[in-house]
Amino acid sequence: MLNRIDLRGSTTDPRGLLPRAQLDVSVAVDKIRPVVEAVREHGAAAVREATERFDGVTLGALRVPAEAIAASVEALDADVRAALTEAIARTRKVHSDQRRADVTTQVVPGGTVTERWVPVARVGLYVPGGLAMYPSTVVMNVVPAQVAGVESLVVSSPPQVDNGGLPDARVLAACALLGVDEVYAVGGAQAIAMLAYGVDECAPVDMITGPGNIWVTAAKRLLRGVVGIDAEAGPTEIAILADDTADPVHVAADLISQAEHDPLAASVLVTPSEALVEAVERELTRQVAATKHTARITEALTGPQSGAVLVDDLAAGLRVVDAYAAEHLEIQTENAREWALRVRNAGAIFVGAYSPVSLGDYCAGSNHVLPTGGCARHSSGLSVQSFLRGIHIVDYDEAALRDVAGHVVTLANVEDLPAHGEAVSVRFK
Ligand SMILES: NC(=O)c1ccc[n+]([C@@H]2O[C@H](COP(=O)([O-])OP(=O)(O)OC[C@H]3O[C@@H](n4cnc5c(N)ncnc54)[C@H](O)[C@@H]3O)[C@@H](O)[C@H]2O)c1
Ligand SMILES: N[C@H](CO)Cc1c[nH]c[nH+]1
Ligand SMILES: [Zn+2]
Repeated sequence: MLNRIDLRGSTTDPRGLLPRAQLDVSVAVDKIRPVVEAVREHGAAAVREATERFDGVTLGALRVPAEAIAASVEALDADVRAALTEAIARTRKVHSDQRRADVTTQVVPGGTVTERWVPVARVGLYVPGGLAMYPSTVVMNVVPAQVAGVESLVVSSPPQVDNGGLPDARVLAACALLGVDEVYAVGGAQAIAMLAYGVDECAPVDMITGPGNIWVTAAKRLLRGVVGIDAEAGPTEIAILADDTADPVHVAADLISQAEHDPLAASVLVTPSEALVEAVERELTRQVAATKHTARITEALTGPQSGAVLVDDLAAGLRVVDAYAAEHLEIQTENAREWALRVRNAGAIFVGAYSPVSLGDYCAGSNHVLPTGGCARHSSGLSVQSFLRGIHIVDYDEAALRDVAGHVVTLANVEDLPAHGEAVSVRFK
């Protein structure tokens, strides 16, 4: 089922040899550009037109009425409510510990620099809702934003035909449990454009976070700069670094679990063990046939973005997973914790037999909005820090400025910017 890539004996950089999707974000950007431009020019009318085209829904008001949000939480099953409440509590516990303190450095007597962490004022949180519904993603977006102290939070999520053109009822209920009351029934690239530019019915935001499919991710890439954007969190990826000690039943189940998100999802096994690959293949055939979303899982597992990569040993496997920079990396090896600590590039790492990605998707306390497409080489998953800006406050008194004035003037002259130097020396004439 999985494509085989045999890197045994290879000494070249593995980056170009690894499985990757054919439809990449840069191609999708060209396709959604007209949608984004139409929203910028025509506002809510263009949002409605795109929603009709891509979601098959004729929208009335873009904003979800408060009564609909309240009714969704009333109608929530008790077990779903309990699970969401637990997920919120664990996520809040972990994220509360991430809040950075302001730091003041006494550079010289009379001269300080303070780094003050200030939350972004208004944030748009995207919650996907195409092939699957994501109340858990409400939790993963909203909790860190709240812990950071963001004052104005907006959720946007695709309208659902079977919920009368509103977002999924469990998504609305999660918003209610977290006290979010500004929710829009808009998905896809048009939602990202609406949040970035603002339309009559929705004021623009300063920053957009949250995962989505390739169209959502492309719109985020296009609008970066118009608005702040977290990492690109597109179609899901799992890589598993495993050796002979891994249980093929677990490995197959975990590869399938993330393939379930999207036909473009990527599942990659990296191992020195040919026997493990064979055993995992047998398990994939058995488990895929028995699960619910067989068609899209099969498409994801057999696509060019998925595969089994054979390596000489775990050290070579480590180089491969670092080059791949997966959104999720599981380590199912002997001494898994030690290998995990040697990884440089991954959105999140799941250690050993009892930390599957599904735990992190819902209830580990960690965040599940994570960088994809190799962005884990330079970006982190969503956290409290994502919503904060460190502003430097420079506070020198007269003596401290006088003391360093000569150096400032020298550097200003070196850069042929004498007016910079004047702005200091004028104070001491
Ligand atoms: N990386 C992460 O942190 C993370 C977390 C959760 C989910 N995900 C990913 O989020 C994605 C969710 O995807 P989804 O489809 O279920 O929901 P989605 O909300 O991301 O996408 C649905 C929207 O796509 C738009 N759309 C559909 N077809 C289109 C087309 N041909 N052209 C332009 N726009 C189109 C529609 O307007 C629709 O509202 C999956 O890929 C999943 O793997 C990633
Ligand atoms: N695995 C997804 C991140 O790529 C998150 C998620 C939400 N629900 C289930 N899974
Ligand atoms: Zn998942």
